[in-house]
Amino acid sequence: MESQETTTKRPQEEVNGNGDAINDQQSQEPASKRLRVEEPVVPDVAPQKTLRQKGVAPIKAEYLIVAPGQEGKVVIPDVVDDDAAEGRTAPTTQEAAAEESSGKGGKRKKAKGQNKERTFGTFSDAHRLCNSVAWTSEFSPRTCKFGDRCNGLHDIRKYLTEGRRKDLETFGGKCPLLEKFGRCPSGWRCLFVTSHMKEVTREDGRNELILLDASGNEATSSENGGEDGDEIQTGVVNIVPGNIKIDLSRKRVNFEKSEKYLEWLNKDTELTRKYFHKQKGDQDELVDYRAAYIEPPLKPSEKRRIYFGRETPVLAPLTTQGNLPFRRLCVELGAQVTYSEMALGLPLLQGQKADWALMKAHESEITPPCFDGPPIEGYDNSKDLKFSVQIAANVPWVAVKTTETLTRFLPHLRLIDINCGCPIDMIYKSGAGSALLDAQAKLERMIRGMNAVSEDIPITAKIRMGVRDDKFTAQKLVERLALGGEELRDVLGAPGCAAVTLHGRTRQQRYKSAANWSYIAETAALIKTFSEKKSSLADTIRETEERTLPNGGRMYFLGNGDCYSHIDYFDHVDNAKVDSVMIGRGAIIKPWIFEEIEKGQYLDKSATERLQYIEKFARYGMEAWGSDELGLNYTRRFMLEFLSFFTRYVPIGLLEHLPPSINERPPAYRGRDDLETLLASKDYKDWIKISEMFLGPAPPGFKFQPKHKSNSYEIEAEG
Ligand SMILES: Cc1cc2nc3c(=O)[nH]c(=O)nc-3n(C[C@H](O)[C@H](O)[C@H](O)COP(=O)(O)O)c2cc1C
Repeated sequence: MESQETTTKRPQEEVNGNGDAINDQQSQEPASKRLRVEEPVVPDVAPQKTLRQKGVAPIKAEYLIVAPGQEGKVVIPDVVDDDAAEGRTAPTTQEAAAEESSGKGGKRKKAKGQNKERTFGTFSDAHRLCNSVAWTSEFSPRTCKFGDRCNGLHDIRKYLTEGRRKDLETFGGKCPLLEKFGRCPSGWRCLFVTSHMKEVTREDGRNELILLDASGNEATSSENGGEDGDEIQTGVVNIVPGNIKIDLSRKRVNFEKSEKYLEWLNKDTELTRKYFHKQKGDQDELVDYRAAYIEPPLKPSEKRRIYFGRETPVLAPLTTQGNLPFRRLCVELGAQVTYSEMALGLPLLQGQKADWALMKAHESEITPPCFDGPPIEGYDNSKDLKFSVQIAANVPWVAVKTTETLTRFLPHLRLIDINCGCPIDMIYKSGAGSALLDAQAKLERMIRGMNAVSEDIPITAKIRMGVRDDKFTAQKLVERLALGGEELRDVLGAPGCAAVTLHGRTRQQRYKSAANWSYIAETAALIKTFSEKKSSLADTIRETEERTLPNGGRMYFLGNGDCYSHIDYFDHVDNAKVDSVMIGRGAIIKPWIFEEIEKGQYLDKSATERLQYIEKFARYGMEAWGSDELGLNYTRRFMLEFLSFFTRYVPIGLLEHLPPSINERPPAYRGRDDLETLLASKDYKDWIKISEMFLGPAPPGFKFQPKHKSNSYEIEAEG
């Protein structure tokens, strides 16, 4: 079944006329229905004779920038290192969130993880304003917890003149959060505070500075926000209260279910070892495992049914890039399923704020995904939601306990996905991520255990083709995930994996060559054969409990890798026969890929439209992280990470041939206007300029270095 071929056949190439022609192919029917058989659209423009060169984006001659003396040559640009981009590096959204919820501007955590040297400078106020006065009128501070020992400023006037930089002029000087929420959660620290404050004269003749709400009335301090940064996030769900994180950190949370299950699992693992992996010298009599087998103390509860189909394009889990504001933008543009950034199990169990912050979702992510199909027995679309979380764990106890904790404390989860693809050394060497591809029996135990404690939340896995380029192991693994290990399947039944996503690359391969869609297609075909195996097994399984199997026993299968247009998407659904496609880098480079899929057509977005997405990111970033110095510069930092991919987009109107490919790099080119040229810049200083259009001047000392610096194959990646 294994194949070394690199791709399924790409759809026929089109000669590209202009974007308008492409945009005009409107239809009333949803693309998911309309495009069952994809006919490439050939605009009626005479083809131009330019040969397509492998790896090079075919830019129309009139947009190429040709250096003197280089006429007729195509200069191939540097390789972009996506492996480095994918690396879990500090600082991440986790760090941002940790600082934010620590009352803003408190002690900064030491950089952890890879790429520690990537610093961004510091950007807190010159003088820290004490939380006791941060959201109150001048004369009504709250009691300061630290009393005389407090080293924060308590004098609002002094803070406004000396403690911080002056207000921003972007957004017309009006606070975007006030406009959105009717009040500003950042209080006096807001960098647009002059738009929601005034000085009033009290009856006793004293002048007091007060904060205002959107109607111009005095905002009460409870309206304004609180000391726990979490409280102030409007439109955000899955906020876990501080006291629970403290209980976790002090080991005061009981994991009754997990412990019962793990006790059984240890005994069962020992039993399995004895009877199935008998070592030389083992004296025990070989008794039938079946005879010795004891039922686990917990049976999985009935799972909420999920659905993946051609109308549900999926946004991949993306460390750093897949932050809440970005996911929100993608949902707005048509992403039907979203994943949190990968969170590590152990820090979640230790109550670490940074990892719990990754579990937050925007309210738009808890709406049901699209569902066009005929009714599916047991699937209730109105109870379904878009947001899923992804965890990494290296041993069953971490996976099981993490699942129990998430199930207990997070009210809005579509499913819990276990990362079995992360290739970064730190994760791999600990036995998590892609190391699980070579520890399949352990992974099966993890998934069974997770299922036992996850109540109605389905469990899924994201895998790669294998660890090494010369040994693809994914097909063996999907069989195990669908039916259970061969030796146990007739006793235990299926492990209950509700869906598998296969990234068509190996750990060793990283992003060096194209994703292997032939292998993905073969795997999809293989999975189809499992249902027959299942029904023949049904007679032999001790207790066939359909009830306990997710989706009535159906395991959904998603393909992943290099999807860059609706053409790729529908090609994979129709020809590789995957249920849906997960999109990673394609969504960061052009988040409107989801809109293209929905409409079933190319969308030649103008530079102005693309800039509007950046503006939205600025607004969503401030809503998530605040409009104060810290929040603004987190927004800037993640905007720059976003821009490091976004500027890789080559407008399709500039291309000689379609479909565009994510693996093609453009030679130097100019855009159709100055803004388009700016949005194609590879220079991070230009990205900072773009950020300044919305977030004002970057603070002195602000630094940014993209993770995927050209040619730096420091190769650290996560999926
Ligand atoms: C910046 C970046 C961060 C990623 N983070 C994760 C992650 O946290 N978890 C995961 O399973 N995969 C992660 N991946 C892998 C993607 O989910 C996806 O599998 C991979 O990029 C291939 O899809 P694509 O070709 O559409 O980008 C990451 C990839 C990138 C580029």
